Amino acid sequence: MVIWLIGLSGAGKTTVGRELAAMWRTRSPNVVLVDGDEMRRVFGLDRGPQDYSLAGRRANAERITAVCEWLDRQGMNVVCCILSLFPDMRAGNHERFSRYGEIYLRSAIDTLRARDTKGLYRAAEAGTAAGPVAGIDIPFPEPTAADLVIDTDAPDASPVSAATRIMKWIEAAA
Ligand SMILES: Nc1ncnc2c1ncn2[C@@H]1O[C@H](COP(=O)(O)OS(=O)(=O)O)[C@@H](OP(=O)(O)O)[C@H]1O
Ligand SMILES: Nc1ncnc2c1ncn2[C@@H]1O[C@H](COP(=O)(O)OP(=O)(O)O)[C@@H](O)[C@H]1O
Repeated sequence: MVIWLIGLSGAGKTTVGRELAAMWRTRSPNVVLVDGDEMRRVFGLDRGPQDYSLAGRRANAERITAVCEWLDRQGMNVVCCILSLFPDMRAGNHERFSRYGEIYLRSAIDTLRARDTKGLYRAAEAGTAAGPVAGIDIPFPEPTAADLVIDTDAPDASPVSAATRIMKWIEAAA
């Protein structure tokens, strides 16, 4: 099974993804975490504006999708943390993977600006980001067919409660 954790930068994809992978590994040994941010480093696609153009992002998303497919074919369970700007790619995942779960980690842009763990939103405002920032300079088409929508800025939200909800969904879908 392949689970995509989708959301804007700072929504909690990496934080929740790590929790979920740790939780899932207590039930199944074959769990791999594929983080968009890390994959950019692995493929050397974190070097400049060309990597954050729309064409660069699509190429990056296609590579990450191919990695997920490759792992899925080998019987691995994949947690993929990906910003995911392209609705056509999300839709294709239903045919592409053996099983696909789409989880939207939603958070108001004001909360994300306040968190700004990577300084990306400050850089967008200052005009110093290495290319457009999703949610500010380019639109983020919200998922319309997510299996779960989790508000990570709700007063009672926590990474563990998000991972627990997703784990329950996985167990019900398996
Ligand atoms: N403009 C700009 N400048 C510098 N860095 C940026 C920029 N936009 C995105 N990022 C970083 O790219 C990460 C998102 O990569 P993804 O492969 O998940 O998605 S996408 O390609 O942006 O659609 C994203 O990681 P997350 O914060 O985990 O979402 C950022 O670290
Ligand atoms: N309910 C929550 N779920 C996930 N992250 C949260 C939550 N509340 C606060 N955070 C914080 O928000 C930040 C999310 O950053 P990160 O996981 O790197 O997001 P992303 O991978 O989507 O860019 C972390 O500093 C995390 O501690």
